[in-house]
Amino acid sequence: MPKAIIEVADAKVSFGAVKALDGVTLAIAPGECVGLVGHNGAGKSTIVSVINGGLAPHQGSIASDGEVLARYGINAARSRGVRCVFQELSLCPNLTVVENTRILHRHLGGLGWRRRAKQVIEQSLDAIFPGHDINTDRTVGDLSIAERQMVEIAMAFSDAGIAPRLIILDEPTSSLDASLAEQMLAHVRRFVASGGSVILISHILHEILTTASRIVVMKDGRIVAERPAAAWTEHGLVEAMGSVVKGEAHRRAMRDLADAPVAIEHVGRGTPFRARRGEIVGLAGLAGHGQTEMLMRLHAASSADWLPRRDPAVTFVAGDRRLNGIFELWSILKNLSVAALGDLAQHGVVKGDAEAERAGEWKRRIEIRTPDMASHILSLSGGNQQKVLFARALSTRAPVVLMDDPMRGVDVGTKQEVYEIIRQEAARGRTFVWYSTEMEEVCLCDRVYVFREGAIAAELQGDAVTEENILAASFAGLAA
Ligand SMILES: Nc1ncnc2c1ncn2[C@@H]1O[C@H](COP(=O)(O)OP(=O)(O)OP(=O)(O)O)[C@@H](O)[C@H]1O
Repeated sequence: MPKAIIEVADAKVSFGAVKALDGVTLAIAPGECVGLVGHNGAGKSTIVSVINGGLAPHQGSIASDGEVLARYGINAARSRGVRCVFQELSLCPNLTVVENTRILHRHLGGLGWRRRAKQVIEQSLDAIFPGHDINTDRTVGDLSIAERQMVEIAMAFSDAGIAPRLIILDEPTSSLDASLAEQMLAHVRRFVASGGSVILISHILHEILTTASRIVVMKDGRIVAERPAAAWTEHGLVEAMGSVVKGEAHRRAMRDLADAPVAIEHVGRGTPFRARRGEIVGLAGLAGHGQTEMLMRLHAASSADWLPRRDPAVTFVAGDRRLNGIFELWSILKNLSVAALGDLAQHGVVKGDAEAERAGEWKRRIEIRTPDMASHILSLSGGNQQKVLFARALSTRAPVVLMDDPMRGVDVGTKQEVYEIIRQEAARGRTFVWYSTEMEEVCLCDRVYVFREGAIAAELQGDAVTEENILAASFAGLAA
């Protein structure tokens, strides 16, 4: 049996009253891909931080290649070939891709470093995402979230001296469309087949089932199950995570909304966009082909600014939560209520009990996991932050909800709750415009616009909303 690259034994980590890790033991051997799954707040990112050397456990030990390490930190992890792609992307936004590469690989310095760094990152991008068109001289802040995610992944796999041995991917495909995600997963399989190791965290269970060799399930800071991937089914994983399996998640209610009044529209180049009252309209296609821009245009056309109003015409759920979703210095409560202050105020003063009551309702409804809504928003796990953004939008009275891939990082159980809420709200007449990179979500929509090169390439409805039709329209612009 080869020695584990990293072995964490009985790790405990607490944040105040929250036991983020409650005695976790996990070893990763060379040549295996460990799938790590669990509900939002189960402790996945925390164990990743321990393995990556970013967080010292309050109790427990860490060993590498059979040697127990008295001191372990980010530098020790890096020198042992441990790399991590974080859920919250970590590149410097004001630097170019090449400059960011130079920061990661410190010894690339000296005369000609730009050329060397460019070669390193482009080689890795070409290997993982053949056919990509990312210009590595561009500033990272100007890239789309999908492109940034691709660069982060390529950076982790890049080799410039210290070869990567263990790569931790924390929800690496959350912003990638199906074809980019498949390219990345194929690369993971190749890397593992050549002796590398990967920890793959994802809420998209079929990715884990088709890529991991072993799957570990976490719940409330503990490992509750661990088996070879072949011994798991999607149903079994959901149950082990503590969620109820609901069969109707994939069902799309067939509704005829042709006579409903138009709630929001945009007429521009190509097919006009139109969404009717009570309709759930999906925006699909390859990532970065104009879906987010369409949402922004729809928002701008209905609201002159982004200020909260008592009767807003539209509300928006941001997908890039760190960039334009959460207020990082505010509490969970303030982040949730900010869009509906008009409803919660009397004579210009926000009523604290009404605000707390509404927040409490949403905390229960979509299970925002925190002991106290007055805690800082950054004390929440990524998926729980995303739930707050969703609750913020839905708690307004806006008749139109624009959603920019809003389920990034949300766990399976909560997604099912959210799908049900969307269906109920739509039945009451609310309109949803939903950009999603997940096929399962696109299939929940009444009607779907497929985007290609900034414009609508096809419109699909009813049984025509299939993965094959969406892919055909995404690549060739074929109308179904
Ligand atoms: N800096 C912090 N301060 C306070 N609590 C924290 C902090 N970081 C994490 N926690 C808490 O620790 C627990 C575990 O969080 P962690 O981010 O590891 O969950 P996760 O399994 O990665 O969830 P997700 O699927 O949403 O990413 C959560 O309850 C979270 O609220």
